[in-house]
Amino acid sequence: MLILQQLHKTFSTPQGELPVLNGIDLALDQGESLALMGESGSGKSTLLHLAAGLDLPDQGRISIDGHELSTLDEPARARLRREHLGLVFQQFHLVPSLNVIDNLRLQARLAGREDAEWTAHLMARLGLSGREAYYPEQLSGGQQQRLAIGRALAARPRLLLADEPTGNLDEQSADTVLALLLDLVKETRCALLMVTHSARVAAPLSRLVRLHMGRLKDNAP
Ligand SMILES: Nc1ncnc2c1ncn2[C@@H]1O[C@H](COP(=O)(O)OP(=O)(O)OP(=O)(O)O)[C@@H](O)[C@H]1O
Repeated sequence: MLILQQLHKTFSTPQGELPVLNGIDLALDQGESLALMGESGSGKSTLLHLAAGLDLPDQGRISIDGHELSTLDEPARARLRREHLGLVFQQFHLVPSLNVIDNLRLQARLAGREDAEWTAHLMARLGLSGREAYYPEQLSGGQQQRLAIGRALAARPRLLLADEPTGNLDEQSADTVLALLLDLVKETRCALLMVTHSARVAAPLSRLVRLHMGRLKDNAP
């Protein structure tokens, strides 16, 4: 599903070259859920951005569902993201001018994969039925993140990439949102790669890896 081979990434900063990833190898299978942990600044978001094709590695190979990212130009990478990937971030990134149902449908529409029955099912699973005409600002933080998760899964992607999806929520909302995310991932059988600082959030996932000094170490959860 997701294969990373010997990824290297160095940023140029005013202070000089900053090597962040130094030979990352990772394989994630269909239906697998992986927590990516590591100290602040260790490169977790950088790795997630590379896996999403939002940034390019200096060296190495990234393959998503059999598509080799290095062979694709930016429009083709954007198409791959729309059709195969769901993305969830700490900041919900909902479209403020679109109501709940249009936010939910957005990615599926862009992917040309709108499905009214699945959308209605998602609305119910997200606990947002009846709030179709609300705007994001009229929702709580937990509801907004549930909507962002629903939007990411509306086109039934094969891989969900999540960067601290509960990082902006209080503990109770975080638990509800995490449980929902994991249930939906199981239901859709997509693979999950989730960045988190929290061992509690990582615990229910099937695997845990830690990023340290630019390399990944496998860990029992
Ligand atoms: N575009 C960029 N240009 C220069 N340096 C960058 C860039 N993006 C990230 N970095 C640096 O790379 C390092 C890794 O950043 P990254 O955001 O991937 O870490 P992280 O593990 O996700 O951190 P956190 O847990 O705090 O979110 C940091 O030192 C950061 O300052």
